[in-house]
Amino acid sequence: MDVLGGNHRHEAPWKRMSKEELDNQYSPSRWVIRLGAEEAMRTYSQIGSEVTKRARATGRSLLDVPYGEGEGEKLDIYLPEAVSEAMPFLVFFHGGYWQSGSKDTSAFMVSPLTAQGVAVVVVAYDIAPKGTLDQMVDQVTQSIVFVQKRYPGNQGIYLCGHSAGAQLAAMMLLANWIKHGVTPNLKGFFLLSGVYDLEPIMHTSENAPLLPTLEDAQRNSPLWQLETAPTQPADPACRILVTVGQHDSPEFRRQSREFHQTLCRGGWKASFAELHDVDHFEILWNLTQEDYVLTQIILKTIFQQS
Ligand SMILES: N[C@@H](CC(=O)c1ccccc1NC=O)C(=O)O
Repeated sequence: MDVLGGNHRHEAPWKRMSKEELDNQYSPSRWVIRLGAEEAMRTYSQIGSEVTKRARATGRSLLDVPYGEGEGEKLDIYLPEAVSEAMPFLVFFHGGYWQSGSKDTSAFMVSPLTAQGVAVVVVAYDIAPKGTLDQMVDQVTQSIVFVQKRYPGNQGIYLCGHSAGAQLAAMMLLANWIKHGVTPNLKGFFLLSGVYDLEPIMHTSENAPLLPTLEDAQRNSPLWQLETAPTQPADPACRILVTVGQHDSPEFRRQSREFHQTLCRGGWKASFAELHDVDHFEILWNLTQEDYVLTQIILKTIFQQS
């Protein structure tokens, strides 16, 4: 089959990797260059809780707002100083390999975005073992429906996800909104260091229980889904930015590049950026800074369109 047919999946480089090598490629903390793996994970939760504490203490926020019936179906809304009906919204989905992380340590981009008039929503979802991947995708869908219904005059809803959260955000390219009675005003996706094909993860030790069958992996792989059953954007102007760190593992970088190519082939307005000299975690930490290149790209994308 030709390159457009997507048959390149059969030659995917991960299929030739040993289990050890796959474990390595899919453990982002092992690729951090400025810290040891354990220190990187400690720093990750430390920075996350500090920025979240600060965001809650300094700005206006609505915390633990239920978006569904479930105990874990809560979100935090961080509002800009000038609240209006017509604010743009950025909805963030944290990472942690669907097994860790929390909205309570994930308010990374709140300060620079709310300062510019963007409302930021940080969503909690039921991580494993409580939640399955299908349930997480469903919860993320519900959270977006909730934001649209609560703020029907919004100037656009932008989804942002990191790592596992980027997979969840990307799954929204395939959502069936009709079923939910409302089509959210989705104007853009910011996907950071994501995993879009979950099949290789099935073969890694820490993640195998998440994906019991190949069907589970494929159903939850936006890359696989878009290659087998392409969808069209409801709004043709909807932008998708696929970004990955220069120091992310080769597999993570390959996944982002391939997902970007698949999006382009499917007619989506997608762009790709490998961000200079950042690892899997710094890409997110840097979003606390207003002058960081990715923060600026996000703000520019949001304000070019509203
Ligand atoms: N055990 C993983 C942890 C991990 O992947 C991770 C941790 C925090 C936030 C995002 C992560 N990766 C993807 O969701 C590692 O070794 O890096």
